[in-house]
Amino acid sequence: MLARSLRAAPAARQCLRQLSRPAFTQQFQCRGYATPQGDKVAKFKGQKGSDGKYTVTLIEGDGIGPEIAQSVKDIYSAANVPIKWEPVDVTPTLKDGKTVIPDEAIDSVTRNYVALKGPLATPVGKGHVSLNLTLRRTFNLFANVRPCKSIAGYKTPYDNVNTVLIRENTEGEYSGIEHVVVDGVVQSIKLITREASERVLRFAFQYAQDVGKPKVRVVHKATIMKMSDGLFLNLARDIAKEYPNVEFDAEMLDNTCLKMVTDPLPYNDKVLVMPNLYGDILSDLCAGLIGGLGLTPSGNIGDECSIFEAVHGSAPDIAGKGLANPTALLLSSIMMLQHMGLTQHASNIEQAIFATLAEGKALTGDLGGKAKTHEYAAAIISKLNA
Ligand SMILES: NC(=O)C1=CN([C@@H]2O[C@H](COP(=O)(O)OP(=O)(O)OC[C@H]3O[C@@H](n4cnc5c(N)ncnc54)[C@H](O)[C@@H]3O)[C@@H](O)[C@H]2O)C=CC1
Ligand SMILES: O=C(O)CCC(=O)C(=O)O
Ligand SMILES: [Mg+2]
Repeated sequence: MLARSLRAAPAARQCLRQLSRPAFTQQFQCRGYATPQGDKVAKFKGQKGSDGKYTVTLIEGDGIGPEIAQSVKDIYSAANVPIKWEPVDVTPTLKDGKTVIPDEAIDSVTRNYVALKGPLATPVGKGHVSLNLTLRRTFNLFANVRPCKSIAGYKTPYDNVNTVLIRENTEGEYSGIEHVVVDGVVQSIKLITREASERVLRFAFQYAQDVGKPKVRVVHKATIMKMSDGLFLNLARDIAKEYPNVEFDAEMLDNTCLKMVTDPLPYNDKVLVMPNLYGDILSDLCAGLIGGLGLTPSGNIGDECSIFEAVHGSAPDIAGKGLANPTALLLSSIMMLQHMGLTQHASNIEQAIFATLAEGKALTGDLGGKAKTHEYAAAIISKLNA
């Protein structure tokens, strides 16, 4: 019976049929804050309104989301960034048994091409599906770029960490295809497709070339998942031939974890690219190397729209207490400004953030300080260039 059910796997086949994505048609440029040489073109399609401002969708999110979003809004306002926020509610509803995000939110991101997003909580075990993953799939945000860079003045056991992870963002272990086979036997499908893999791999090679880290390393477990990770790895080998100036190699995830926490520096000159789950785990690990989740940004990049968010979640343990560190969301917004071509505003806010962290007088609790979220934001504002 088990074998028969496994063969049938109707949910998986249905899902495969539904998967249709536009091909990788553009070279994407995401000028991450950790990539100072930058790239050549930002393919942001948004236009300024008649008031001279861009409209950016704002999803404040759950838990600490509204507190850290407030810091971003205050700092942007003080820095005169030509942005008008368009707040949207992403509280999900059920439609035909499926979790859906309100049309107004989808329309807003589609119209503006860009969003800044706070963390969205996902119930454990039951309840609605992850809205974070739903947003990534809805907008085909195929590459999740997660830079992680040591903070000058904030000492951790590791100095000068400067890693970039690129995580496949729409499928893999997070395809959301799960079902009960028989009572006591469940199945979660790890879905790897040539199309999505090629798209993120090509993005990683292009990114590596553009940001002056001309080495791409695929992180995998193709020893065990010979077909799924095997496909990802083989496609990487093929695509590497299109980028003769970028060195290519591969490493197994468990080994990567060991080496990263032993000595992360050899990873500084590489761009790591990997299936979804590995990127999720490894990005939290990297955050731990530099001082925690309060510090690491990310960009979910698609052909049309992009959504920028912190690596961290809603931090329910500190929510509502003014303890959250808004740096990760702020740095995500810096990635967003660079993506939008607002590089001078990005640099101004970025220098104020790093000056505040280096000074160390107004640090939040996660970094050993006593400052409240808004006090840290005020310190940043005091360091903005006029
Ligand atoms: N992209 C997203 O929106 C993500 C959402 N989540 C969701 O977040 C919820 C909570 O997940 P957790 O496992 O607790 O992970 P978490 O990332 O929310 O928190 C982990 C630890 O890091 C701390 N932390 C996180 N961000 C911080 C910040 N900005 N400043 C200071 N400390 C910070 C928290 O206090 C906690 O101790 C879950 O519902 C999960 O599904 C988790 C990760 C990413
Ligand atoms: O969607 C979630 O609940 C968690 C997602 C996550 O951990 C991530 O994107 O890093
Ligand atoms: Mg995560």
